[in-house]
Amino acid sequence: MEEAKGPKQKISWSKRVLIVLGFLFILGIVALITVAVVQNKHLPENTKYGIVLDAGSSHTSVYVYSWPAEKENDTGIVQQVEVCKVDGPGISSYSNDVEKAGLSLQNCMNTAKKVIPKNKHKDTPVYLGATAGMRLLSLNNSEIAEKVLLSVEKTLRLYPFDFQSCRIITGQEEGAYGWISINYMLGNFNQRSSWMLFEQASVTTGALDLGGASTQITFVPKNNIDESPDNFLLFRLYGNTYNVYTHSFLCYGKDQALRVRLASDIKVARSTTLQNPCFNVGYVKNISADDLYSSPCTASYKLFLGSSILVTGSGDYQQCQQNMQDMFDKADCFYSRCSFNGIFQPELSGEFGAFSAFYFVMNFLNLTSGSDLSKMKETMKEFCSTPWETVKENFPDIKEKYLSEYCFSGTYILTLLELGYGFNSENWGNLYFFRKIKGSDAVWTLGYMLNLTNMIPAELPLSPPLSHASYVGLMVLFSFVSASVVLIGWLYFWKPRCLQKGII
Ligand SMILES: Nc1ncnc2c1ncn2[C@@H]1O[C@H](COP(=O)(O)OP(=O)(O)O)[C@@H](O)[C@H]1O
Ligand SMILES: [Ca+2]
Repeated sequence: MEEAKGPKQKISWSKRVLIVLGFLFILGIVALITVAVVQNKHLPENTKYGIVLDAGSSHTSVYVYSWPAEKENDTGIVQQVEVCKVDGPGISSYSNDVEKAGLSLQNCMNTAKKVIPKNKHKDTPVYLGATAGMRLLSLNNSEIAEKVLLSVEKTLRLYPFDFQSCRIITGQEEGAYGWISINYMLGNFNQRSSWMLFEQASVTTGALDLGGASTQITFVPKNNIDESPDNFLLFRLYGNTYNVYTHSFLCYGKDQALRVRLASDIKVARSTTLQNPCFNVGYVKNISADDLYSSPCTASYKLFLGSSILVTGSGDYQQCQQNMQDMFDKADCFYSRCSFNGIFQPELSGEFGAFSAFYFVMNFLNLTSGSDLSKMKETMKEFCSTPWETVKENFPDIKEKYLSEYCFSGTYILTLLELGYGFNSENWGNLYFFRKIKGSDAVWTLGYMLNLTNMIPAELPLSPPLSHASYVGLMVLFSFVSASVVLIGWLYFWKPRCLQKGII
């Protein structure tokens, strides 16, 4: 039986065009999505590097920072990728053998060479900033200080990096760059306050840095102040203006402060044997008078040159604190308010981050978090009165130099903060002791590099740039919408007219 053959169904022209258009439309979308997916691979990130050497009074550290080149002007983008502690003392201790100052940096510079990819070496800037140890050496003998700097520069120039500078930074710079570093890392410059009708600078954290030879206090005071302009620096960062108060006290780092204390006590006692309440009972130390008086901080106390001085500890926190109070002279203030020694200081305001030796000492004493002023005093009392033999037994892994000085250093920090700067039981809670912020050390070097590489813009970019992914996504969306509009237009407007006119 033959299969009945119906009339051959004819596909109309309009349907054919529609099918072809639909096919092309789907093909277009598939092509666009494919492009979007393929193109949305992260472009190989162009990472930049920078090296800053912190030539401190007690030692030098080499910091290696890195950041994605295309986000250079964002805040919080620079990361510390390496820190290398140079063996031996700070560069200012090489005044008798200046060549060794440069040589001492070699190990850490070799480490930096390994950490930074070879193809980036020649574009990596290197900066060395020397702080209070070199400031003191320069005061003592500027020619030798110059030679030490030349020696380190010679070494740094031997490396394949882009050597930029090697200099002694001022105490103001040290304070200001420390403040920029911590606020950059904390993301405090992020706030887009310029969106408001009136401009209001974002809230920042004050910076307290304690070194071996100097100490810095830097913060934005509550009110605009027109006293002591030397203590103020004006910064325009990410569209905000900051009027920053800063002061650096030379000779008030904890190592120089101890020297001053001993030299002053020896002068009063007029003896080469000294009982000192800031060392634990049973602690005995011989110090060379020549060495003690070699610093400009102690030069005015010179006595018993050529002899050796015997110091024994009596472990009495209260006496230790009383003894050091005369280092903070509260008289003779020619401003509306002073910290000490006639230096202007506005009222403390906001939160403060205390780092470097503030952290090391407070960390050892277990006082970095959740402790108040009275707990700190209790802890100091207890620690100072512990016999030296017991202290050594309890902390066998801690360097004897640090361990023997924690009673002095803790008491000194307490006196500096309370008597010197004016912290008290009410605002103690605004004080935070830390070593690192989001993986990077709290140290002035980051702020120094950000400034020298012009990485902090004065103004906010007008509009944030579009990321690659958003760009591709928007392109797909735009094409999809355009294609749909064309299709709908054809179906509802052009097609009926064509049919009417018998074109299809
Ligand atoms: N673990 C630690 N315990 C106590 N003090 C420390 C520790 N590590 C470093 N320090 C001290 O921190 C201080 C760092 O000062 P430094 O940066 O070298 O000097 P400056 O900033 O005055 O040029 C020194 O007094 C050093 O002895
Ligand atoms: Ca320092």
